[in-house]
Amino acid sequence: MTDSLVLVHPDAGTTAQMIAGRLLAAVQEALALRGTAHVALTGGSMGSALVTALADHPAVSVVDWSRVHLWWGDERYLPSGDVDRNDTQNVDAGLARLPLDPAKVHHVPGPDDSESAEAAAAAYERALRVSGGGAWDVVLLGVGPDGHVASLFPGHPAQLRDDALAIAVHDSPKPPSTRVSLTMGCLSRSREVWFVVSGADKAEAVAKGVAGASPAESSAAQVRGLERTLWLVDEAAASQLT
Ligand SMILES: O=C(O)[C@H](O)[C@@H](O)[C@H](O)[C@H](O)COP(=O)(O)O
Repeated sequence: MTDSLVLVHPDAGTTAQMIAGRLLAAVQEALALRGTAHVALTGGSMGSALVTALADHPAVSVVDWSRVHLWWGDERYLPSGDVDRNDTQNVDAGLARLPLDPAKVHHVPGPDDSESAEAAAAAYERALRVSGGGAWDVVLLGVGPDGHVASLFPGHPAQLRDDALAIAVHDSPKPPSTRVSLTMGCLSRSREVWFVVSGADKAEAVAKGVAGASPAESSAAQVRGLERTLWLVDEAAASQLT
């Protein structure tokens, strides 16, 4: 397991801009080395802020976006296009401005396109296996105040599952209650894991995550990148780090 590195930025805006620059560089490098790149995006406030910063970045066109596969670490099980879906929020935040290959933007099916969250998770897992997802270059993870990442909540039965790449999550403490998530094991099969967090309400979750708290206290603390684990945070979110 790799150690975590914490990089602190003055505020949420500069955090998003620095993540965007770092992501451009990571994707450019993955394309040069392997010809393709697999990135798992995140929902939540920072998830969309960094997508906006990416689309606005002066060097955004350096990357050949047609070779980049985009996935989501988790999705709220809602119909496609629903404004509360993570992908809809990311698309509206700026993904729509990137010259992506639609066949390489891998949405989790919603109830309009699958019989159940289990069926959606199975379809997502099939897409992962067919397209080489699951061998991530970068997994981006927002962190909830309760320490959850993706839709893996501390103490929830789905939290530590490693028997699949993608699973249905029911009774989520954060609405909506039904979700589809990559498993802890799948998230951890990434060269790099970046926790992207801002705000004072996340300070305790950041401190516990960085300190390696138990599963009962933190899902974030259970995920590590194979080569690198970064906490990209603002000063408010870093305020309880010792
Ligand atoms: O459905 C969601 O909202 C995401 O899957 C979730 O994992 C999110 O990334 C964190 O809860 C942080 O979200 P905020 O940055 O909005 O607090």
